[in-house]
Amino acid sequence: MGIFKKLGWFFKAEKKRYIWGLIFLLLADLAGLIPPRVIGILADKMGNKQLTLSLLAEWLVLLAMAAIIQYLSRFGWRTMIWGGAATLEREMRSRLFAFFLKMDATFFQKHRTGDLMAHATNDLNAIQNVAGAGILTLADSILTGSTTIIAMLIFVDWRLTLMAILPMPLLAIMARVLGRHLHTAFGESQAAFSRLNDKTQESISGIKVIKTFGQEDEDVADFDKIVDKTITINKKVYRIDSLFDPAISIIIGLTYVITIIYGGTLVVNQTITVGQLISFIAYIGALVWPMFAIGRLFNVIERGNASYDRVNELLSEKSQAVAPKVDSAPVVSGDLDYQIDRFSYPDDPRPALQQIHFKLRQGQTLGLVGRVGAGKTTIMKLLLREFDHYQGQITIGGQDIRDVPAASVLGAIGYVPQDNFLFSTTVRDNIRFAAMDQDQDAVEHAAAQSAIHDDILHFSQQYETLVGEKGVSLSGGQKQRLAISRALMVLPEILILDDALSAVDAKTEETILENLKHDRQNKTTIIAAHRLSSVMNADEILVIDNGQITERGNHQELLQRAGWYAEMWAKQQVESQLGGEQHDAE
Ligand SMILES: Nc1ncnc2c1ncn2[C@@H]1O[C@H](COP(=O)(O)OP(=O)(O)OP(=O)(O)O)[C@@H](O)[C@H]1O
Repeated sequence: MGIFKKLGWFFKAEKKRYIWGLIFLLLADLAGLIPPRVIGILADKMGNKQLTLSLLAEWLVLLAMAAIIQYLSRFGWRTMIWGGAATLEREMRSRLFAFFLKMDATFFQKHRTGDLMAHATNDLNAIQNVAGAGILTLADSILTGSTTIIAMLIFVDWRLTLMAILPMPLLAIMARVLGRHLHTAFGESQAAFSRLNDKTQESISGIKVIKTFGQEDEDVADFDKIVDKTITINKKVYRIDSLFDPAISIIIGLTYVITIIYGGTLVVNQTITVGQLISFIAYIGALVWPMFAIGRLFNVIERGNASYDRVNELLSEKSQAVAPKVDSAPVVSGDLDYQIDRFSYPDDPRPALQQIHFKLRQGQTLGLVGRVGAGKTTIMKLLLREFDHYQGQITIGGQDIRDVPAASVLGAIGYVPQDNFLFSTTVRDNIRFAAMDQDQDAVEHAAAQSAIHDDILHFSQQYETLVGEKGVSLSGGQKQRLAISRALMVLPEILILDDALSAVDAKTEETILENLKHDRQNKTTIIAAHRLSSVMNADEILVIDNGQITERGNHQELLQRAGWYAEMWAKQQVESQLGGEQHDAE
């Protein structure tokens, strides 16, 4: 029953709705007491040959009224209680979604997508069920149970009633013992569902890779293993759950046996009439549902309880982002001073960055080059506030970026990541994703700057063309250029291109860089690239290796240094000439 306490905040807020729900429920239950009594009275009247047509009509009117009251009050409680469940669902869903969007990179590194989706679907459904079916079965079993017992006491006989309810404490004992086991089993079951969800999500996302490498059978086998495990855990839940219903049937059976033996004796002794015994047996019939409801109730509340604990555990996780000292949203602009002594990823104590120190005056361009896995993206991640825990500091315009809200820092940055994500909407809305108020001219300007405008004009519905899962598939280069337009739309103080030109040809790359230079005077740009021509015009170029700066300077200085940069430059020049010659020969 702990879940009702845990959801106390909700029931308190929705007090009125639930009080009305319970009043309607009580009315329905009271109206439900009338028919058994009427049947008993009519049986006695028939036995005594006192039943006349007008008397029968009077009792039938009473039965009809009871039916109407039941109909209306059932409508009332359904609206109130199911409405309450929907309100809780909405509240919990918004809370969880807002929480997901608030969390930082560390959180998403720790929790996998499928697991988070399971929390947002299965767990929330289970919690919502507590506020609907849970409350209903609890209240209904208590109300129907107690009103029926009171009716038995008043209309029939107190001794018979006491004897008949004698087996009922067994139900409470059993519910207590099994409830404890159910809680643990449900926790395991929900966690197993998370793993299953995770596997499904990963396989569907990675379907192209699975098929290309012909790994379908292996993946199906992997999936089957997880399904088998989940089924084994769920079977345990069903086993515990199945112990309830047969036990309830036994208790009900015992009640009937006692009633027939003891009630029969009371009729023979003329303590009660036959009609009273008939009413009593009908009342026991009315008790069957509340007793089974208690079995259901334990299922609903223990499932909800386990899910509530899982969701709460998630919600109690704190973002690792440093709390800002400035509450308002300050303008973030000016020179960039990047002074990182050391940074390690949360799950890896080895340093990912060491002694990365550089200054970039507003309007300058920085180039980051180096082998794969050297640390170029990591340098950008710190600027993007993905991780706040490092030795050293990064300032923009003299202000430590951790002192201001992350949203202010990110508002000043236009970021084009290595892997682009396009939303399932139009080309236009993908471009103006972060600047929805911008008009068509601004969208077309950003598209022209990133050399994608002409491609878009060739799409079937131009800027209205749908992209993403349901729309056209764009080439890698088109996706990259669309992502650059999206970043340019926000007119960022700092533009970060993380290997964002890798899939476009050298000539298009040159056009885009030329456009940026012309359009972004006084605005800072950081370009990470493998193709050195992308950074050759940068004010400063850093060569990164193993998380450290190994060479630095402008293009000419680095060529003179005759290190990694000069070597790579010479190699790439030869490759591009060979590529050009091959192209000419074709
Ligand atoms: N989230 C993470 N957790 C732990 N280690 C990470 C994480 N992201 C990257 N790394 C590690 O940090 C190192 C630097 O990675 P990073 O992505 O910064 O390299 P990069 O220079 O951008 O490479 P590329 O040119 O391939 O994009 C790598 O060894 C990588 O394995």
